Amino acid sequence: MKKARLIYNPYSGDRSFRMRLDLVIDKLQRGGYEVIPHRTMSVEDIYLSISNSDYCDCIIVSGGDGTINHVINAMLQKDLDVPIGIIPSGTSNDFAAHLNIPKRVSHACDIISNGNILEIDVGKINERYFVNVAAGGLLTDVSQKIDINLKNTLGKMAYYIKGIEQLPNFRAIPITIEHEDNIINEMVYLFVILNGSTAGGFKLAPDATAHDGKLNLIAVKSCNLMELFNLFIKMLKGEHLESSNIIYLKGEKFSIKCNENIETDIDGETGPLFPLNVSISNKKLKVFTPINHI
Ligand SMILES: Nc1ncnc2c1ncn2[C@@H]1O[C@H](COP(=O)(O)OP(=O)(O)OP(=O)(O)O)[C@@H](O)[C@H]1O
Repeated sequence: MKKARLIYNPYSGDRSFRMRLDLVIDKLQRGGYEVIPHRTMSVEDIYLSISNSDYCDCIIVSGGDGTINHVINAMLQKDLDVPIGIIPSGTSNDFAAHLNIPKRVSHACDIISNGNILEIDVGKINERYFVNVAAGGLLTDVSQKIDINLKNTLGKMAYYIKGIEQLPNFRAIPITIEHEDNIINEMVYLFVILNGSTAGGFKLAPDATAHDGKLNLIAVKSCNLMELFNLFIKMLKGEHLESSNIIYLKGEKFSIKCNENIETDIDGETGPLFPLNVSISNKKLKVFTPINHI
């Protein structure tokens, strides 16, 4: 039997994964896997678990984007080159949604058992990897600042409430983006660099795929409230990228500088400080995905 390390974060999403553990083991065993579970007690535990998984044929992660982020960082640090299965059990699960991996636990297990593998790209920002998004500025650190109990109870709604709470303090930040031979100096409210297509449930880069060897940089320029509101409406319709208040760049490398002490975010976790050197590694990871993925 093939061996599968199952790493699960008991605090992801509404904390209900533990109630489904028996179902998961049953489904995966029937799919040909001996399951070796690891309930993480902390983020450090994720790194420890991967260090002890050399003998495994695949890594299965149950959690949201933050947990997936630590698992892939640990795997890439250790050069552990085995496929990853995802059982989405976080709050937003943007990356799993991008890969069409269903939230329903039994269906997610079927995808792992079916064994269809997609090679996906991974973003790198300074020394850390990200699978879905790296970001900075207004609203981008909502998931870091949120109270874990509120998130467990209210789910995605907690992100929106925290976001509205932050609005009175919003201001533009001066950034310099270097991309290919261009240098852009601009005041922006926020920037996101996407490998996937969605962040916080919003489809920000509708055409992005995580296996095209490209990252998508989207920044919202400083503008008045009316323009910002119109931009939000356009975003809901997927038409925001054409707006003159948006910087939209597609590429393999970006460098971003900012003289202010602004926090950054990668996959919902605390990111590195400026300056940021962002790049993409094409087809760096193998992930079990549905046949009709993206
Ligand atoms: N026992 C634990 N093991 C791992 N991470 C933990 C643990 N307890 C709390 N955490 C925190 O959980 C966060 C990751 O949560 P995760 O992203 O999996 O779920 P989520 O935030 O509910 O979902 P999403 O990111 O999709 O919105 C990390 O920031 C980490 O600090």
